[in-house]
Amino acid sequence: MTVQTTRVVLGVRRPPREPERAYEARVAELTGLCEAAGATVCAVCAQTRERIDAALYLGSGKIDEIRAQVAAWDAELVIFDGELSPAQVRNLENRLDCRVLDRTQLILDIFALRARTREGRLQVEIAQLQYLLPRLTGRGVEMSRLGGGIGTRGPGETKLETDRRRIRERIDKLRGALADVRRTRQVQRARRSEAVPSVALVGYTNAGKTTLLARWTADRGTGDVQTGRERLFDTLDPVARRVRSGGSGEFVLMDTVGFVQDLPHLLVDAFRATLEEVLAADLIVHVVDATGPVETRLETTYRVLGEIGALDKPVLTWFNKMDAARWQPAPDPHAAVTLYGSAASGEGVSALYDAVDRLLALDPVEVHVAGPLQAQEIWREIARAGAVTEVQELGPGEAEAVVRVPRRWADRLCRRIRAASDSFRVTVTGGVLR
Ligand SMILES: Nc1nc2c(ncn2[C@@H]2O[C@H](COP(=O)(O)OP(=O)(O)OP(=O)(O)O)[C@@H](O)[C@H]2O)c(=O)[nH]1
Ligand SMILES: [Mg+2]
Repeated sequence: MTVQTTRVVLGVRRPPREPERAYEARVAELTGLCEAAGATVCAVCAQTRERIDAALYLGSGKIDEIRAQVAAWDAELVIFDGELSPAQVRNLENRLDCRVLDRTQLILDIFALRARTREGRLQVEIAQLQYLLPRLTGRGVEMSRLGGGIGTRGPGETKLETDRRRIRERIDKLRGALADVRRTRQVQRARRSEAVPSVALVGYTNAGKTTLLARWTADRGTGDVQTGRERLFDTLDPVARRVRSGGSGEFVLMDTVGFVQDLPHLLVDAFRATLEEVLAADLIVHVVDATGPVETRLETTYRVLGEIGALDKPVLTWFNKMDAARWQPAPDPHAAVTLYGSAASGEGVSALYDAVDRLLALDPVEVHVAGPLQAQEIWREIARAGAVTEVQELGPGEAEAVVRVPRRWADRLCRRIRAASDSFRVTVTGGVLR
């Protein structure tokens, strides 16, 4: 992937009573978003003001300052932390003599760059077109002057030059294609969930979800997964991996797209399918960067989970990056279990694996079975269910065996044995209660 480095000046409005820490987190996030899109932030121009200026977003004097910064750094782009109206973009581009983007366009651009699956690409294109549609009047034709680089990926210039009707038709067509892709995906998901439970890794962007998934699969799974690049939004489409539990069961571990504060509504809609995976999960592992502003991020995650109707799922909160954290955050009150560690160093991960096994009822229990040897079909079923650890002859034609199975499946095994024959005796021991 070729990433162009674009020089950027940021324009930020500070509401008068915004705490210093919240402001800093906002600028850090915007800077991270720029980096994720392959841009470098040269200067940040902030202005404290109550209201947004109808014509220029910020005050006229501040815009002059931004213009000076653009000249000083030879910047190619000015990005405003907010949503700009089409008129504001027009006025600002005239005043600054430079391309202007808002936060939504920046995020759309990153999504366009990262989308890997067909579904992801369709979603991004729909969101981009929806964003463009109301902005195409008047200055629409001038869109063609936007050269390569950030803010121009996705629907190509030729598409931008078409009229609104053709864009609407295109959106309809994309929606149809997306519906097809989703149907197929639901079938696949239903097939998968019959057999194995699933866990969704969710959390704020850059928390370390993909790094954790990579470690988990290296320790307990098969297959590979990309990670380790310092980019926000590195994961746009859910990635699912099969992982073994410490018992003899397995489950599906899913990566998801990271949340951001104030994700533009257009994007929440467009990326619902990646979050739909969360709805199919038996357990949510909430990954939180322990070095960041923990409280606001917990809030963001639970708000988004609420929006998609996933708040009833059991949650395990994993405070990540403890290798770099200066203190240990308090346990998450929403979570069934809170654990601390580092996906990068591996500290604490085995406690995490064990806790997930327990919450999924995949921790091993021992099923003791005694019955007639001649019931071969039943003994074969027992052998298939798990690892047989002890076999012993009880008397003539009778045997006893111990089989280790995930707790989740123990009940079903017992029921099947009892239903098949009443000369079998079955008891379950071991397992850790939740
Ligand atoms: N110090 C430290 N850094 C970590 C740890 N885990 C992940 N990182 C780093 O944090 C950055 C983000 O990690 P990712 O795994 O890509 O984060 P993510 O949650 O998947 O991010 P999105 O896909 O954007 O939502 C990378 O640079 C990782 O190397 C950790 O335990 N400690
Ligand atoms: Mg990721």
